Amino acid sequence: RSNHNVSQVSEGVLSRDENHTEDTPTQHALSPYLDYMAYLYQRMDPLPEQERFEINYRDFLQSPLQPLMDNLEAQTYETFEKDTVKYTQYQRAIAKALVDKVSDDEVSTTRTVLMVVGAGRGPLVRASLQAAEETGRMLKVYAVEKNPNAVITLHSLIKLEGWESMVTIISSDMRCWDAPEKADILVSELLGSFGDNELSPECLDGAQRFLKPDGISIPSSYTSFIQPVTASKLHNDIKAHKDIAHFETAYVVKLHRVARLAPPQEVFSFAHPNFSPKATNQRYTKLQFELPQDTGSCLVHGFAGYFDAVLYKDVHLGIEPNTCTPNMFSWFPIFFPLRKPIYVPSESPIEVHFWRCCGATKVWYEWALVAPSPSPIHNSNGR
Ligand SMILES: C[S@@+](CC[C@H](N)C(=O)[O-])C[C@H]1O[C@@H](n2cnc3c(N)ncnc32)[C@H](O)[C@@H]1O
Repeated sequence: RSNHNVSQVSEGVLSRDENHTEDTPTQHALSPYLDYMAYLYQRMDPLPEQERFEINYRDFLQSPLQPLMDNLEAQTYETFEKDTVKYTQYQRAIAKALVDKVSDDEVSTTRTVLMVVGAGRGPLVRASLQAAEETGRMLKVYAVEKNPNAVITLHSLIKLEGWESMVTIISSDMRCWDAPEKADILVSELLGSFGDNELSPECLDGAQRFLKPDGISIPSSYTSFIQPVTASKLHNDIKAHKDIAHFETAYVVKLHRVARLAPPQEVFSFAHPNFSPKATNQRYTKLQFELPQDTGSCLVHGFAGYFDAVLYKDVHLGIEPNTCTPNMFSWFPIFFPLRKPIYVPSESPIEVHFWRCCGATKVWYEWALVAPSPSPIHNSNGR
């Protein structure tokens, strides 16, 4: 903030004054206003650490991670691991599940089998062991991870911490691991900014084979949300690519210069485990947004997306603006753009349709506006 030397700017204004001489600068008529703005600016509280970290990401479009298809880099894990709030929520959820699974009378005779699927470099293994210690429950942990680089770090961690007798590392994709026994608790964090967009449903469908029929999944459910937004900066950045493809994909972005036009609404929900033989991960939702009367007419450039996850019972975690977990920075919102900005006359509802489509080898979203005027279906057939 000390770099913002406002008085220099005011001198620049003065130098254009006809009466100005080097020795006796005169005050510009607006100078007191400028000084007062500088005074207010200098008295502002410093930005909290989280906002200082996020400032460079404001309105910066990023491709969502695809941790199933790609192996994450060490630096990405390192960033995850700094988000202590996320792991505290997991630890609270695991502690509650352990207490529900093993009564106080059974603590010395019962060992709970807990599997962390998608263990990364081990922070959820640590949270699980801490929950066990906190509740006095005995734990046997399997840490399943398909990224060979993360598995190497995981081995070092287990050795360093002396957890060898409690933790078994499995270097495998959870969807094809042949587990030697069934789990009481399945812990995962495969969530994207839109909940299911990193394919948590598909991975957990593959993993629930080795969860006991009365077993607990943490998270137990998650829901995505969207709301219409005016976001001309994001629209122009996408348009600069001069192709349709960039308008037919979603972006992770720290939303800043956007106007949120209506409260977020639920899009898709998933619950785990789901042993129903008819279960499908395809989804379709139609939503209507009523804009507040004082909004007047506006342009819609797309939809901001969020998620909320129930980890266990009343312990949740998420980024949906009305219920978001404070001080958690692992996820920025997602943005689904519209090819053309849509003009919304005052008091006209916005109707949008969203699909989650599943093919043999891929999962994709399609979206289309129906009212106040129709748009093409975006990302038709996941092209
Ligand atoms: C979002 S990261 C979370 C890592 C770690 N649990 C944490 O909180 O830092 C998801 C992890 O799941 C792993 N993963 C994704 N799909 C998987 C699969 N089908 N089988 C095993 N691991 C998987 C990824 O490689 C990644 O390490």
